[in-house]
Amino acid sequence: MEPIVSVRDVRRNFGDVVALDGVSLDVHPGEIVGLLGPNGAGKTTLLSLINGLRKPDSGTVRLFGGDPRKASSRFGLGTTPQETGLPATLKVGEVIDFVGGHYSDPMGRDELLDRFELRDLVTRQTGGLSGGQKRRLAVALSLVGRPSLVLLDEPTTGLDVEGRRALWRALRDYHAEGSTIILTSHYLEEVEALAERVVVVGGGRILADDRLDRVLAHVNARRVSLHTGAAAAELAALPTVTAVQTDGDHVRLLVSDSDAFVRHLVASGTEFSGLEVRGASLEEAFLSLTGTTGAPETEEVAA
Ligand SMILES: Nc1ncnc2c1ncn2[C@@H]1O[C@H](COP(=O)(O)OP(=O)(O)OP(=O)(O)O)[C@@H](O)[C@H]1O
Repeated sequence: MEPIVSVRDVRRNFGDVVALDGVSLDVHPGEIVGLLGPNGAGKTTLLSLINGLRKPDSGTVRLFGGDPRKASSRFGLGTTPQETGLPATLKVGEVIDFVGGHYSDPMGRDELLDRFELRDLVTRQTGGLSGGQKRRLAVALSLVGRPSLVLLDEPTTGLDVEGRRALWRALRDYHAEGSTIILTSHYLEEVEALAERVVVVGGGRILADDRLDRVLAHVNARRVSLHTGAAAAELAALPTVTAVQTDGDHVRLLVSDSDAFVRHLVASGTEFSGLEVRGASLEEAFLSLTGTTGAPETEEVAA
């Protein structure tokens, strides 16, 4: 099957800032892909290349097999950027009709309102909506043209729990009907709720691109810290260890099951002190994802 989106070795700078540094990504019809990464990672820039708003300095981007800079390539695309403006004096229903007027077979007002649980707001002027209500409407509008590909940049920022869940339900349902969705998020929870495939972006590069369950296995990792004279290789051989860093006698490990690790550490007779166990941060999980699979990584850290 041909990819809907094909990004090949793309670089994009803004002055001295390297926003994307050799990114390649294929997205196939029916996928729902979460782009996850910290501020400034390059997610929005990647979306702007896919939707044709910007062009890469080098590399290629194809959308539905064509150049995304050409309007004809964007025919099946629906998108909601990070920030949107709505005409303040129009009512919600009027905005939906107005946007729908640009498409040959738009989603009807009622259908859209029902999908996004916005029916109560139909006669309200958009200028009087709360920030969260505006955001829900803005995301809803990306579906008016019944797009086969939807690009959403941080769709639920500013939404309360119920608003977020309503939006997730709407997107999941739309995806189940056969569409492809690419969304960015800072929130692991959001990606977990929606995406089947997770692309971790950091520093303009793709750090990981894998099934959600495999990414989560890393996020469930625990960080263990202890002081010991034992060799790093000995510790790396203990069960569930995925990464080892040493700094003199201070050793930090990423483990997937801290209980099992500690049991085996004690049973091995290794002398240690100052044992601490805590959840690995997302950043650590991302870093562990970049390591080679199989044998744990061992790294000496300069004191
Ligand atoms: N128009 C621009 N001019 C200058 N620098 C830019 C521009 N757009 C993006 N950048 C820089 O490129 C890098 C990537 O930014 P980008 O917006 O793609 O990141 P992001 O992952 O979407 O971040 P966020 O999660 O904060 O939205 C950042 O360092 C950003 O400051």
